[in-house]
Amino acid sequence: MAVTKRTSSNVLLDTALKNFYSAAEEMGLEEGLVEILSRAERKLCVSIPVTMDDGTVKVFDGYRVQYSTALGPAKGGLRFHPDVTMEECEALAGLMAWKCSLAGIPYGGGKGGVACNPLELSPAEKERITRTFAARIEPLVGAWTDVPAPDVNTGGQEMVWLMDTISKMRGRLEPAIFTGKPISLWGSKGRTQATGRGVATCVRELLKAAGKDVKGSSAIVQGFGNVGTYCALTLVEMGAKVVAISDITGGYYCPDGLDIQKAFEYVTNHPKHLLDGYAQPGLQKMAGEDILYLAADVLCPCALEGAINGKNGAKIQAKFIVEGANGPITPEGDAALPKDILVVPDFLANSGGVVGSYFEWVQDLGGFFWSEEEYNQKLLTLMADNFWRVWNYAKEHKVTMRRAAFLVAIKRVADAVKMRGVFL
Ligand SMILES: NC(=O)C1=CN([C@@H]2O[C@H](COP(=O)(O)OP(=O)(O)OC[C@H]3O[C@@H](n4cnc5c(N)ncnc54)[C@H](O)[C@@H]3O)[C@@H](O)[C@H]2O)C=CC1
Ligand SMILES: O=C(O)CCC(=O)C(=O)O
Repeated sequence: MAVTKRTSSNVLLDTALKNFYSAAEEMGLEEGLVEILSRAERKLCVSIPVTMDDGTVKVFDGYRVQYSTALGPAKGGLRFHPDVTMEECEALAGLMAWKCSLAGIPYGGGKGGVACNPLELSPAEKERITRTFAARIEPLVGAWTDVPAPDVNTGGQEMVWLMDTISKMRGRLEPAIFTGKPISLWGSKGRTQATGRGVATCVRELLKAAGKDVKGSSAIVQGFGNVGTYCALTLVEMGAKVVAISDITGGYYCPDGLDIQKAFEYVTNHPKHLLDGYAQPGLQKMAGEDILYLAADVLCPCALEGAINGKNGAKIQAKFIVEGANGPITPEGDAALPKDILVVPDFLANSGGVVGSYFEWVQDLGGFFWSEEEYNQKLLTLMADNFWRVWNYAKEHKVTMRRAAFLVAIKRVADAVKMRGVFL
């Protein structure tokens, strides 16, 4: 009996499924496992009624998907964005399953979010949405069942509201259910910076693998939020020149190198954490998309999915792409890229975030906290080791790094499913 392949009108889910099926075929994965691993284990859709500041009631849609728990509790972020759908969450939850597997940490994959526009919400409205969402997904979350974390438009404050609501509902403190919390409330030193630092570490190792030095190289960073800012700051610390950055307000280009520390301070103090109005000598403002097509050694797409696609892939001039965002290149984009471009795939490059979350969870469970030096040393060693594991596998099997990462990751999850006998 041949497998009936799932498809989706959601680009991200369709991409995730295509990548999974073609890797599964290449590794000769047995049909039963293909069927199991091409579906999420559990999908929860909730409605979130909220009284807005003007007294009206609005109902938002929220989601939490547990794609796989074969290797451990479901793990992955919560996104607040108008485009959040069940399909998007399923795709991102699947990616989390492969990410945790590839990183060698004891987690499955999950993802969730709320379809809302945080730019249009007051802090009080955001708090009410977050707390009601927490109450509605309460049956799923737990330190040994499902451990959410920040993603697009969520951060430490949202994690505290979530933790506090669940703790009140259960009548006991539940710090290990959410990661990405502030340091003062059971968070970990280093977690905020972890994803971006990990992306920059992959840039450094990739350049090393190609016989080049990160020092003196030039980089473009798309998206100037959590991942993009710390990626850019770390690249500068490593001696690279960041020539262009962008966010939803547009592109900011300076051929001699941007003052990333200054731009970081600007967005930190901006009421909506945006680059709008940022200025420095030699700065050229341009359309956000156009920074993708500038000449530079490395391009780090750290915004949203689908940034590089069949329509614009051929225009990329950078020689190396390190994917900070989840799914920034569609399969059509991959095919359209100039042939000599090397790509480090998302679920390797941005795994510093979930590895950092794992360290936070370990500290919360033990109630004993590490120094930032210890955290970074463990994180960056693991990131570099994982980079080389995938690089060497790709060379040995003559495949792209994306395909190599899928083959390694799927095998670990499939072996766990087989050993646990989940499909009796
Ligand atoms: N925060 C984390 O620890 C992790 C995040 N990721 C992924 O990284 C990506 C970014 O996440 P965060 O930095 O956490 O989100 P964020 O909300 O902190 O920042 C997103 C940034 O992208 C910008 N942006 C959105 N659309 C854009 C566009 N069309 N062009 C240019 N900029 C645009 C926003 O203005 C903002 O600066 C997402 O794909 C997320 O899933 C992956 C691993 C971990
Ligand atoms: O820190 C985590 O648990 C997950 C972060 C995340 O959502 C991701 O890696 O895409």
